[in-house]
Amino acid sequence: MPAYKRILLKLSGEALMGDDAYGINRATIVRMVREVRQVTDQGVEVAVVIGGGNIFRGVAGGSVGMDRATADYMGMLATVMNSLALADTMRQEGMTARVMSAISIEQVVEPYVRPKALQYLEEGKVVVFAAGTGNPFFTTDTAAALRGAEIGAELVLKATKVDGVYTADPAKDPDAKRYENITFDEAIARNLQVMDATAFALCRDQKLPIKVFSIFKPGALERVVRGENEGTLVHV
Ligand SMILES: Nc1ncnc2c1ncn2[C@@H]1O[C@H](COP(=O)(O)OP(=O)(O)O)[C@@H](O)[C@H]1O
Ligand SMILES: O=c1ccn([C@@H]2O[C@H](COP(=O)(O)OP(=O)(O)O)[C@@H](O)[C@H]2O)c(=O)[nH]1
Repeated sequence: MPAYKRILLKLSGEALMGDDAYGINRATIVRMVREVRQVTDQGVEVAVVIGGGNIFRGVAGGSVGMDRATADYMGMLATVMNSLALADTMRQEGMTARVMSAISIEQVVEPYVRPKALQYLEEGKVVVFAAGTGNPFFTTDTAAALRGAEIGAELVLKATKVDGVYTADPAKDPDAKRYENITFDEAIARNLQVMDATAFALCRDQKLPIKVFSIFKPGALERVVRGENEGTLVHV
């Protein structure tokens, strides 16, 4: 039995590359979609925010010398491409998905309208929120926190490259230890970089818990949705 009725799933853009150097790896996106299907099949309402780091990141090397806001708009457009790919893969896997964009790009995807998003969720459709928050200087993690709060999700799930929140970046520090639980205040005070402080602060204020878990671990998403012990819970 699922422990949640409605969730907001943040999928790492960077993880979409799989073993490729950039872009969208076909096998990887299909695998991610099948994991999502396991939970929608159980009647859980799922909204998704996907990143864009596999194509463009406002703060990365490709944007050196660029105006930050312009680079960030490119990053947001990258999330639109990932959202379209994700929704199309869902269609191929027999699911119904709708993409809604935070920036207006109407010939490509419909605009984000909150009541419409709620309606789609109630109808059992997966809603993919594209273009992050629609504002530069933010991240898709913050978009996940924002949309999660707006749609009344019970949990934000951050599916990322590591299997939880660690005392330090496990990619750089082999001695880093994983937390099973951590409060928002502690995550912010320790400046843990797994999510940005804006996302943590927004979820803290809305009392919206976050679960950080590995996108590469088969079945992890389903276990999180069942309320089983998986990844790290960040809570008030
Ligand atoms: N304290 C920490 N605990 C876990 N991961 C951390 C921590 N500090 C930094 N990281 C790094 O943060 C990364 C996840 O954040 P991010 O790059 O935003 O990923 P995503 O592509 O999922 O948005 C992890 O891959 C990890 O290397
Ligand atoms: O509200 C937002 C969301 C995203 N971005 C831009 O889009 C890029 C891609 O998103 P993100 O880095 O969060 O993706 P991920 O880490 O999941 O690959 C960011 O670096 C920003 O440049 C932005 O400007 N505002």
